[in-house]
Amino acid sequence: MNMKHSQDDILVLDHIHTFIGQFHILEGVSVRVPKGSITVLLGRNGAGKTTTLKSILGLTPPQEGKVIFEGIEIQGKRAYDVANLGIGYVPEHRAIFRALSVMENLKLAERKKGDFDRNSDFIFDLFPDLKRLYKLPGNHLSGGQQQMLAVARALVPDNKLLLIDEPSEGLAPILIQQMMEAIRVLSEKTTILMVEQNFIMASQLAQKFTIIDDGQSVQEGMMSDLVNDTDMIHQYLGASIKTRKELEMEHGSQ
Ligand SMILES: Nc1ncnc2c1ncn2[C@@H]1O[C@H](COP(=O)(O)OP(=O)(O)OP(=O)(O)O)[C@@H](O)[C@H]1O
Repeated sequence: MNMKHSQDDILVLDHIHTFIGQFHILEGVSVRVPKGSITVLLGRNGAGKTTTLKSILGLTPPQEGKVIFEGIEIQGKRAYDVANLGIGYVPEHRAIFRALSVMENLKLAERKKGDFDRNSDFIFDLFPDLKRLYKLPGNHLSGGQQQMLAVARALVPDNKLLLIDEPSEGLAPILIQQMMEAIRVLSEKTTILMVEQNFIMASQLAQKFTIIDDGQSVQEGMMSDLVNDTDMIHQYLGASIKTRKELEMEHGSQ
């Protein structure tokens, strides 16, 4: 894939290769994330999207290639140091502490003292349910509320870039709408790189896409072009696309 770097890119991945154990999982992934944008990583199950996010974060460090954040190479840094640069992460599968209260979950997400107090108004405006459920343990929350809490935890420290893995996973359509609205508001203050299998959500939110196929980035461009490119959608996304009808069948009339 031809990479054109621009001063306006907050993050650039330049041909990264990542191994997990002896498995060569990423075999040349290049991604550009323009500052202020929502960029989405698309691709079939197992293509390497989550591994790409973890490679940025230093959780599965790339052995080759460059990860450039705000013009500085960060590949090889420890995950803790990458986070401290202002890169937040919402992992998939509603990563919260289920035995702890909403309040404790949010407080524990502080990177430095006072983070929560500074951003609590913004977080509770975005997710009013969490304010109401403040004292309840995570395991008393519905799946959708747990997902909101997982996103909210990433908003406690100030971040310049947020990596969000499958925010719509398992959410009923009405909650998908709420999550989309929250991500839209969030994108006004933070650049977002997300993985999203729900193509409708991805196409309505993101300005830019990169397609990852079998461990390689194979296409990138504007989402407005991709939605009209049925051939590309079928070639690379095929079964990974969930249409509106499929989502309604999955979630019934909730
Ligand atoms: N810890 C691991 N050990 C071995 N293989 C792994 C490990 N983690 C991921 N993989 C493999 O790496 C490949 C990419 O996985 P990854 O989770 O990045 O894909 P993905 O595009 O995010 O897919 P999904 O949408 O299913 O989450 C898959 O083939 C997966 O089986």
